Amino acid sequence: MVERIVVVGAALVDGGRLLAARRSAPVELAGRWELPGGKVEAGERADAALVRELREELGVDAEPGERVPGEWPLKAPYVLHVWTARLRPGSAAPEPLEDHDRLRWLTPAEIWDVDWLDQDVPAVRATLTHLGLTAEKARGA
Ligand SMILES: Nc1nc2c([nH]c(=O)n2[C@H]2C[C@H](O)[C@@H](COP(=O)(O)OP(=O)(O)OP(=O)(O)O)O2)c(=O)[nH]1
Repeated sequence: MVERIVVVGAALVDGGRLLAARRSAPVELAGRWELPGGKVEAGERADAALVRELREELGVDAEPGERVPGEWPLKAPYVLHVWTARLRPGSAAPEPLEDHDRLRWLTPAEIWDVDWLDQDVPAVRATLTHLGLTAEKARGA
């Protein structure tokens, strides 16, 4: 059986905006944007991994929501799952503490202004649909 490791990415939403994070490492991913998150450890629940990764990487206290339907292949053996998340009341504001050098809260109209990792594009698209965040909606259409 081929080993398969789930990476959980957070669709962290606040006020109708989605948080995007620019990777600072490794060199082949640096400068590209992703959903913050990381690998689910053996025996760990995906939602617990999400909360742990957001605390480590961004210094926030996040509440997981639901999984966005779908699964996106990354470099083998990794696959990306996306979960929605919110900041809990009293959480610190996110900061790029590790793995990232820049964060942006994107409105629906700004989503494609950043250079997402190629493999994240279909996941981001599905996430926007799931959240009902579309550029058309942002324009009030
Ligand atoms: N977190 C995250 N990783 C992604 C995304 N897209 C994508 O290709 N990846 C890749 C980058 C890494 O090769 C892998 C996840 O690694 P990571 O560095 O974020 O995970 P981690 O914190 O658990 O890593 P580690 O340093 O503990 O090994 O998945 C994404 O949207 N979010």
